[in-house]
Amino acid sequence: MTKARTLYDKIWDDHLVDMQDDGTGLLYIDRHLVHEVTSPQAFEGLRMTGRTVRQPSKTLAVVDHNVPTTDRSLPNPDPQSVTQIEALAENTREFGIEYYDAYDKRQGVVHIVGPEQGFTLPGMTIVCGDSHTSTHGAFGALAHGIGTSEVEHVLATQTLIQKKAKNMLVQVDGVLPEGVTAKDIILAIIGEIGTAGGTGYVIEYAGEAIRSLSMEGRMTICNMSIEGGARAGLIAPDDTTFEYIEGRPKAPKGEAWDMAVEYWKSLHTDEGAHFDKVITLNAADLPPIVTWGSSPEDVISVTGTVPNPDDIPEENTRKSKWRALEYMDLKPGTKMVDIPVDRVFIGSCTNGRIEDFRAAAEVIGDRKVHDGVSAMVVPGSGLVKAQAEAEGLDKIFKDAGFEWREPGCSMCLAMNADKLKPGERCASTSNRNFEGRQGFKGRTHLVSPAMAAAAAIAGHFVDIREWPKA
Ligand SMILES: CC(C)[C@H](C(=O)O)[C@@H](O)C(=O)O
Ligand code: SF4
Repeated sequence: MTKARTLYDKIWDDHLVDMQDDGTGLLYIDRHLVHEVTSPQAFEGLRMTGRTVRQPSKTLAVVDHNVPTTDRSLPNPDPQSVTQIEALAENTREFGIEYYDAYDKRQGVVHIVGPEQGFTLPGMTIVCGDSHTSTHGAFGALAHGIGTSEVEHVLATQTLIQKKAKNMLVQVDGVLPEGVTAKDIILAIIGEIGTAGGTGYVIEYAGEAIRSLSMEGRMTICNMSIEGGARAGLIAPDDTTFEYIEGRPKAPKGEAWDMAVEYWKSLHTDEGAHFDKVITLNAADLPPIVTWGSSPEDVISVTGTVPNPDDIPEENTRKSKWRALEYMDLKPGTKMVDIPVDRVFIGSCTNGRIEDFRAAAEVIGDRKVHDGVSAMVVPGSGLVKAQAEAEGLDKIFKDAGFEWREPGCSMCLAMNADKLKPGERCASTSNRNFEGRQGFKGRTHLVSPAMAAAAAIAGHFVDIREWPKA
């Protein structure tokens, strides 16, 4: 009898080209995504050694991190960004790689673009010089971030040197309550395991609550696997996955489609397969979550209060959480719903997809952004933007007083002009809240799109479960 294998084991086995005695493997890479920040030195490395890109058709490049999100018919005000964008255009031209520039309708955050184009498919190995490549695991693909020297290695060889990780299962049973979303599930998981909890593991997410999620929600979950310490997250593909992929520009067609689906159906963990670590959660118990500190593990229910670090027995953790509170300018015992916000950011590869914008727009209805709050919506891609506009969501946002921007990473990491000012407090749908992430001395609270939209209207955090329907 063959050994029962996890989904991760299966994808690993299917891509293993070579295995050394010390456990170092060589994996074949099916898809390589490239953006402007982590690729320049990799291309330079190829150039210096006279090598070419081994399989240009398996590589797709897009500009996202530092593009301006304002009117792109105007000159880009940031010279460094201009240089980086020009380098990507030049590199992709020279090495024969498909490239979506800032004027291409398909341009957007790399992790939103890959799935949209059907470039991301189940069972594949997918890499990108970007930690949130874990997003693509939502399709049952083994997807993770790599460093710039590895980007060069993959460009040159279409393979990656890799040691096998351990298997972790995160089982989320039950049904999500109204107002609680995929974002709250993943924040709760990170709160439970901590930011180092997934270190050395590939996480497979399973259970009724995961199965019930749309592809958008599954991407939100897998996206933040990296914040839980894991390099990759996986969700077994099913009909929801196949429906999302069918008809996408780069998805297989006709007979190839049928064959692909047949193979994809085998991509699930076998009964009795071994997991090195198992975590279980019940979705029915989850509240809407807000982070209070400067780590994604600093989570609390919106109905809760800012925790008191003095309750933490371990000294270093206690000190670091006190420091986080100081940075965030918060006092223990403050009710989360009493915390006012200055800025709201709805976007990023975590929550910049159409479903996220529908949820936010529904919360807004015909209400207005609170006086003194500055709020923006940044579509994850040009296609998300077009879809939202076709549905009239942009109008809801603009009428309410939100800025409606061009696609890109934007204030998720503040590599362009979209930044918090020192001391500003932001309700953000992104994935990272460390010091300075959204701008020097900026303060970030991670939340779901519905919670961010409600905070924009109310001027402070609110329990979305009690939000009156528009
Ligand atoms: C710029 C890039 C390397 C980085 C990452 O790897 O994640 C960015 O996307 C981020 O979210 O911090
Ligand atoms: S949207 Fe944010 S997390 Fe995603 S790739 Fe861009 S900077 Fe990284």
